[in-house]
Amino acid sequence: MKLAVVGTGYVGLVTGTCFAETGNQVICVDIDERKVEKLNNRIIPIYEPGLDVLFNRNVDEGRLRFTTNLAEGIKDAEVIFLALPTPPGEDGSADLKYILKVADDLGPLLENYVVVVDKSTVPVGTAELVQDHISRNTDQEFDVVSNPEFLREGAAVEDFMKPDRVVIGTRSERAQAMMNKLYAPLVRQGNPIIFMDERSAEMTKYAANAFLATKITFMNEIANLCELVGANVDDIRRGIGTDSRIGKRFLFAGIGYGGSCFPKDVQALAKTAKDYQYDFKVLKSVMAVNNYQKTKMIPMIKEHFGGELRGKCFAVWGLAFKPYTDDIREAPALENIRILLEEGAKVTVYDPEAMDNVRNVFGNAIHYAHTQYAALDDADALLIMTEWPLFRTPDFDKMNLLLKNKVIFDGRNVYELDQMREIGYTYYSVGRETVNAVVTAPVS
Ligand SMILES: NC(=O)c1ccc[n+]([C@@H]2O[C@H](COP(=O)([O-])OP(=O)(O)OC[C@H]3O[C@@H](n4cnc5c(N)ncnc54)[C@H](O)[C@@H]3O)[C@@H](O)[C@H]2O)c1
Ligand SMILES: O=c1ccn([C@@H]2O[C@H](COP(=O)(O)OP(=O)(O)O[C@H]3O[C@H](CO)[C@@H](O)[C@H](O)[C@H]3O)[C@@H](O)[C@H]2O)c(=O)[nH]1
Repeated sequence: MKLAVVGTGYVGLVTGTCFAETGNQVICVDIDERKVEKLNNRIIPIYEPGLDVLFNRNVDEGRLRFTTNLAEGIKDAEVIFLALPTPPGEDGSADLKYILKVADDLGPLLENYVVVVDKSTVPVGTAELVQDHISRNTDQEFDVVSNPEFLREGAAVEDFMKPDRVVIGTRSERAQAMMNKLYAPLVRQGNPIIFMDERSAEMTKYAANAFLATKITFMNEIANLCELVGANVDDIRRGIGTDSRIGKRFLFAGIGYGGSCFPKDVQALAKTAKDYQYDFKVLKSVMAVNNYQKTKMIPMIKEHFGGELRGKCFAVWGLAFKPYTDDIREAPALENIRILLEEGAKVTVYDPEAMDNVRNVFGNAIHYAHTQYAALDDADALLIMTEWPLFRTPDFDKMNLLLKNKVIFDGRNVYELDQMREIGYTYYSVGRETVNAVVTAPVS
């Protein structure tokens, strides 16, 4: 089939590349000229494992192309995907200006029947709005379908090529048949295409993200309680995760969820509830707990150093909001670094992928190490903010020579307590006892 994908961010790029991989002719459109120039020169602007191989193959074989010109991009397309940003507006609602601008531009360009697909995460009622905006400028027949995307950054190709399910919101049989044909190579037995109406599809996306954010937040609260009662949240995770009704995944306690989706989507769903005069209490708690959780280690750090951080040096391992991505949007590391700087501390950071993005945020206010070990040189403590595999089995002998004190604040529970006990580290983590705790006298 001939497809157009409008917006070449995370979702657009993965959607375009993966549909080219299944044999479709895909043209991706973006208004960002520099991005399109990079893509035309085979430079992929995001770090996503496995994407480069697919990208290069499909560009080589002529199935994947890029342009800044919407008219050129959508010419002869049978399906047009909108993979545009929906950032939070001032009141927390999803801002639809990018989607509706493209909807307005599309109308005069339509020459044949086409299916316009909302791939972005959009509030209930958006498909109707898009339908309305396009039809203001055309008499051409078209359908608008809601097809929310469930990919995770860092596992995006795998998630797209082998989806747990594909959700399609449409009441048009013609559009349904086209979407069926398009997704047929991707869905396997037991992983169905689920058809529903547009509003339900839009709501399904928010329900999924809000549920997962709630699951994590619930475990974070259990962790906080564990610290008070002297229990171990990792044991509790194993204890409850083996119950198939609960499931093993997304039960990892830590310094909160971040990224470009959970924070914004929980907020947007809460705003939708408010618009309909519904008091969604669970969501309000989830947002409040996550805000607290992100910087919950700061008081521990302050207490450890007798209340004074001025002049102290901290090494930070991990900056991305999670491993296998260079994305730092809403990453807990950023907020923690900001507070440490405000307190007068010095910060040296290391992340395998996200250093350039963080440099754009903090500039010369912090130091950037070339390796995880270089970050430790003369540091008073190590903070772990992202659980990159690289950090799981470090050379502790080497670390001992570099760190000023054997102290780790681990926001992602990367190490076993017994191991830390044995090698003599003072080790703070989330929802578990502090190992080899030292009491430091307050600074007078
Ligand atoms: N990032 C994810 O993991 C993920 C996963 C599932 C769903 N989503 C949702 O998908 C949507 C897109 O997310 P993203 O992370 O890919 O966004 P993004 O911000 O990374 O990329 C959006 C792209 O759209 C382009 N754009 C803006 N206006 C345009 C226009 N008029 N014409 C053409 N291009 C235009 C931008 O230049 C940018 O390249 C959002 O609604 C998001 O919530 C994201
Ligand atoms: O047990 C867990 C699992 C995740 N997280 C945190 O949760 C955040 C989000 O992680 P993840 O869901 O893996 O990343 P995203 O790429 O943001 O993906 C989410 O958001 C996307 C955009 O909507 C959806 O498509 C995906 O299905 C949904 O998982 C990260 O900060 C993780 O550190 C935890 O703290 N504990």
